[in-house]
Amino acid sequence: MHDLTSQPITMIDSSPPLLHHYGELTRLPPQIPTLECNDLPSGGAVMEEYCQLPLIDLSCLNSTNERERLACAEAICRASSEWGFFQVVNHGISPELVRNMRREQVKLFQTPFDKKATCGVLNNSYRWGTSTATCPKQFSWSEAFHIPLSRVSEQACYGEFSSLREVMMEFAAAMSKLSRVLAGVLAENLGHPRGVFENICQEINCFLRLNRYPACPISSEIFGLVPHTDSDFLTILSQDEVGGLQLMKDSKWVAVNPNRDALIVNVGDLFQVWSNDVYKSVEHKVVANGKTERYSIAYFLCPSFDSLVGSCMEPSIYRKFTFGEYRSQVQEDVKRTGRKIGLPRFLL
Ligand SMILES: C=C1C[C@]23C[C@@]1(O)CC[C@H]2[C@@]12CC[C@H](O)[C@@](C)(C(=O)O1)[C@H]2[C@@H]3C(=O)O
Ligand SMILES: O=C(O)CCC(=O)C(=O)O
Ligand SMILES: [Fe+2]
Repeated sequence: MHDLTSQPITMIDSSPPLLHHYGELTRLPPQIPTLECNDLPSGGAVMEEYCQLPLIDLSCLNSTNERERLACAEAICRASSEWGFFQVVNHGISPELVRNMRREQVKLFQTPFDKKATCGVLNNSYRWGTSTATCPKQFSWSEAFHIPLSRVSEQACYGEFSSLREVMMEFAAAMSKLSRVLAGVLAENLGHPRGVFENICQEINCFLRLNRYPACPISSEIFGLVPHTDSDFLTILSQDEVGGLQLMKDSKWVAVNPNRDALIVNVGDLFQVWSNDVYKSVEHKVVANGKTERYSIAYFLCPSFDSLVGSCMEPSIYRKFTFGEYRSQVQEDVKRTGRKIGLPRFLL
């Protein structure tokens, strides 16, 4: 990648070339022609409001008081229908474990770019930017390890990052447990057994996504992560104190203020299908930050690629499809159009 800057800058070699080489917004790397996009991914909604996402105290789920337990479950289900997002405190994941995971995440991303991109660590799960983008609005100013948890216990996956293995196993297990409790509450509300997702979503089919959003000095218009919905059942997100996550609510972008004690939960596309639109998979994005890098970790509750996904009630809004078919369709659409189309592709 040749130097895109018009003035020499100190090479910080842990960031991908584009994310620390920068010129005018229109000078994207050679492989990305700078075509203008007409349609903003989110239909041009630009308003931004600061309002508090529903904040739910999960200790109430274990209350000896039946009314308190029911009220907590009801708040989870209402937020999943009305917001598609909520925050949880007293979730059972220790601040120490979150701190240890963040420390390992920072260490991992500080590896020189060339090594991250070629060493194949963590199942060769390293990605950066958006190779299919044909204009700035389709580009994500971020890098990530999108780690399949199928081999999370295998030392060989960690290369020289041996200290990462134990922390990641503990963190993934804690996020897995929490995601299944929440999915169980949502399933039970629709008249299904609380344990239904134990069979649908085996731990080996789930993913942990480590995100890093380098400071972006070229424009406040650039996305850290483009507007999207998550291609899973449920996502649990741990974000640092920098902020930048926004979700769509009533055609307005709403910022999610960082809360060090909270984890963010959002419904994914597959839960919207399974619930026949009772629960909503809501568009969200990350705005880039001009001065400060940002880190987040997302746990994705997913079925196996050959799992058939369909509505749990009739008449079904969506046709049945496998998770593998869904992932392929998303990737094909992103390649062809620069954007994820997702569920509209699968309406009956
Ligand atoms: C949950 C996810 C869906 C996504 C990959 C990810 O793990 C996180 C980012 C999502 C995103 C956003 C932009 C694009 O629409 C997309 C195809 C991508 O490359 O990253 C989607 C991914 C997806 O839906 O597969
Ligand atoms: O980093 C964030 O706040 C959001 C990340 C996200 O949406 C994702 O990884 O799917
Ligand atoms: Fe997401």
